[in-house]
Amino acid sequence: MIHCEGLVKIYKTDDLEVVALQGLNIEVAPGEMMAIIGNSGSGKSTLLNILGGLDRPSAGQVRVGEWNLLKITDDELVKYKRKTVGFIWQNNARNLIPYLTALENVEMPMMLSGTYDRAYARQLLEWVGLKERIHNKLQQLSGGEQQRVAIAIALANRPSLLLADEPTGSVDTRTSDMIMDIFRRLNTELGVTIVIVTHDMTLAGKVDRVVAIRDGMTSTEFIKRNPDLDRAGAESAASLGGVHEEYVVLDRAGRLQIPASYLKSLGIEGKASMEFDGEKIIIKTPKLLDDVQAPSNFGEKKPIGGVKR
Ligand SMILES: Nc1ncnc2c1ncn2[C@@H]1O[C@H](COP(=O)(O)OP(=O)(O)OP(=O)(O)O)[C@@H](O)[C@H]1O
Repeated sequence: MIHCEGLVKIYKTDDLEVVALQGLNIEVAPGEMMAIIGNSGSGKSTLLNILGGLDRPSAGQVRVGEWNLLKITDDELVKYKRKTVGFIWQNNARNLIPYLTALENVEMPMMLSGTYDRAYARQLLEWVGLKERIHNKLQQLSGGEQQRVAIAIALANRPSLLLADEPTGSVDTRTSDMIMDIFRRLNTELGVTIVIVTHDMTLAGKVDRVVAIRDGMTSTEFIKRNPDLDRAGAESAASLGGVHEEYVVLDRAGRLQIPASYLKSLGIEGKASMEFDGEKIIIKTPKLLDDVQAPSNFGEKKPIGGVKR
């Protein structure tokens, strides 16, 4: 569904260039539900905005389904946003119109894209548990209820890909669990591919695969040991170690990212020495040239073999 290779995004301000993504690789299969984690500033939202067609990539490959988002025209981008992708933000005020009812809010994007379907709008609100509140104005709903309206809106145009940026960031644990259950149903029953950006490890623990981004590059992947144990990750709030196997990500050229903390504790800067012992690859602090035992005849001048004067 999603293929990014060597994806680069550079933000240019007056006198500054920020490289938000520096050659990121990521693959997401159709029908997958996965999460992206990473520290603040690592490039998660930048990636999601590019995938959602809200921002343009600077270089590299980025394809979603049949669409090539690097080469897409502005007109095609409008179609892409209307037909293929749905977006949910943490700050749902961006998606919603306060003086309209929940139902009208869901109908609005349908009208804009010429696919008005009141029955489906109602069905979506039922799906997210708001059957009794469809005629309430947005401002009469709680934050968690508004967030569920936002999910219904994101699905109004029957997207095949749902992108959620910190979807449970401003709701309580109960609502957060409810939102994750809705995502799981959408994924298994409607086959919607779901990509969630989150800081919340509990949330990340509930998906089959988690990709960690560091400094604008994919660094680590966590894959659930037993995907059949659905929701098994709920207990592993602090880390993904309990249910997920951790893998370091290598790109096609064999490059990988070593966590800065590892490098710091070994005092590695710029260069390291690498050994392969037949089973393992060992990366160590480089030996200083002075420390290397010079052979006993090191420094003796020798005639250059085979050269006759
Ligand atoms: N519009 C912009 N103009 C300039 N720089 C930007 C812009 N948007 C993001 N950046 C920079 O790009 C980098 C990545 O930002 P991004 O918002 O993608 O990170 P993030 O991982 O989503 O962070 P957070 O978890 O805090 O939301 C940061 O250094 C950020 O300051």
